[in-house]
Amino acid sequence: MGGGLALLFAENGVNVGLSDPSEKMMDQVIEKAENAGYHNKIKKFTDYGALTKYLSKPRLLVFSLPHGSVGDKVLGGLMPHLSKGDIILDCGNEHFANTERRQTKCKDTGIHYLGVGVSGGYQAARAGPSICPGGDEEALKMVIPLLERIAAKDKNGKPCVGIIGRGGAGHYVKMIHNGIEHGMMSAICEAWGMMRKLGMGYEEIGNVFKKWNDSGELRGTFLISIGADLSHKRDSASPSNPLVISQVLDKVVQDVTGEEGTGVWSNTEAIEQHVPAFTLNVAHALRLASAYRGERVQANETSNGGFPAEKLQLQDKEAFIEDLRQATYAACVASYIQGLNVILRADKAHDWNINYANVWQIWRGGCIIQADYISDVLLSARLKSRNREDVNLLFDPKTMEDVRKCYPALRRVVAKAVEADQVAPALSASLEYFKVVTGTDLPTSFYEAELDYFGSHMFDKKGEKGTGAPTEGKYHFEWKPATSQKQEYGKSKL
Ligand SMILES: NC(=O)C1=CN([C@@H]2O[C@H](COP(=O)(O)OP(=O)(O)OC[C@H]3O[C@@H](n4cnc5c(N)ncnc54)[C@H](OP(=O)(O)O)[C@@H]3O)[C@@H](O)[C@H]2O)C=CC1
Ligand SMILES: O=C(CO)[C@H](O)[C@H](O)COP(=O)(O)O
Repeated sequence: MGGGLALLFAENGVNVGLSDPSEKMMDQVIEKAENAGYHNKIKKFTDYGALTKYLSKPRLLVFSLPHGSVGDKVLGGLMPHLSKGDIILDCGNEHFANTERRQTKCKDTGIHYLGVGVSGGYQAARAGPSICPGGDEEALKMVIPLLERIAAKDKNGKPCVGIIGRGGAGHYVKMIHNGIEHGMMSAICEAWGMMRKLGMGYEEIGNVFKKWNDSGELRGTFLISIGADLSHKRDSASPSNPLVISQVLDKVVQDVTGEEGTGVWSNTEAIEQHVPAFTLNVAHALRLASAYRGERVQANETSNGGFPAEKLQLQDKEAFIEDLRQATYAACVASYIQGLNVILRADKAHDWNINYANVWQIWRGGCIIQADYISDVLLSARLKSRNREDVNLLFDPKTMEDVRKCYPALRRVVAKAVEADQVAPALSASLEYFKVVTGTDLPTSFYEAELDYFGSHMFDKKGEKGTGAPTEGKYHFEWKPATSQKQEYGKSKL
């Protein structure tokens, strides 16, 4: 990522001082810059003193580092060489609490530390990413013109960058972007898995994804478009020239290795903010289960072969593929709703003053969750208003009209998945999500009664006004009076 960003800045006329523990890596980046004609635009530095002397003041420093202690170490090493007015853009996927801690550390020195989420993968780092900056407004205003130059552009040519909010808001919104990404990826891979069990070939599925990406509610969805593309890629270095996808093992590990943090943090945050995020939680659980392949093999053997998916028996394959498309769309919408609701709660809790119009703009192009229909038709009207009350798409008539339209297809797909032991956690969770969050007669009446029975946790009564808020109920019923140990067990047992 860092190398791509360095080349992108150089391409935009910026003189770049590069610093990395590996000189070889720096030499490679410089060679690429030279080959691209950006002569002497990138210079390498092996110590921070020389680097900071090279940079003109106020200095602009861009971090592209692994999350956690590395950022602290690099910041600590740089700080003695920096001065008031210098600006640091932390372009990694850092935890927002680390960002805010570093902002506090820098505050008295006049150095600005900005949390700048960057999305679109390493290709976008080179070609122009979606950029999600947060922090001190004065410093943000200084860097926005440069960021606008390097950012991805939406289809109207407008840069996919904008001030997100105070403190760690930029990194927070990027973290939730990744949570939404995981919900969408889970639904898409589940649909892919079902098409495989329909007996479809990899390239045939790629062609279906291409159609989905070309028109309808999944049009312009980056993750679908790369799915279409990757389905046709062959490894020409291998003698049998196989499709690469046919060789990829079913293992997603970066939550477990800690290589990336956003999968864990986005789910932790959904729980911390008390937001029901069925799709995101379950998508994460699928990643976790997939990571431990060895344990899955062991459990498979222990259970005499596990519960492998059967071939899907269908009357009408084309109709089922259309159901899959609608179900995938519904799960993508569920992911967006859940993610936005986490952001909304956190925004209120931290008072970040998030600019939702800018959140909309940065998700319009260049990022992994880019989904043109969702952006143009669902998010546009709601987020552009910048009104917090509009952010919850469960209250948006157009979103809910779409959900209602796709719900039967989602239900048919989940029912088929259950029938044939297909893996469909995010699709199933999305079905449950819509059922539950719009439900007005949940079985939690019984749950609440049991809680009151054993814990005197109180309940509200049906038919009373003013019971919509998540506040403790007013009633306790003495379901079973507490009795002494003697009364409970009888003398003989004591
Ligand atoms: N990969 C992606 O698609 C995306 C990644 N990101 C985020 O961008 C950041 C970078 O990602 P990525 O490029 O994939 O990760 P890499 O691990 O490839 O790059 C991290 C860089 O940090 C350097 N580094 C490690 N430790 C130190 C240290 N102590 N001091 C100075 N530099 C150090 C590494 O140096 P070296 O290895 O040379 O020793 C390497 O150049 C991460 O926060 C990631 O979450 C964001 C969006 C997309
Ligand atoms: O931030 C990203 C995209 O938005 C990076 O690609 C990141 O490496 C994805 O990893 P994870 O699936 O663990 O979030």
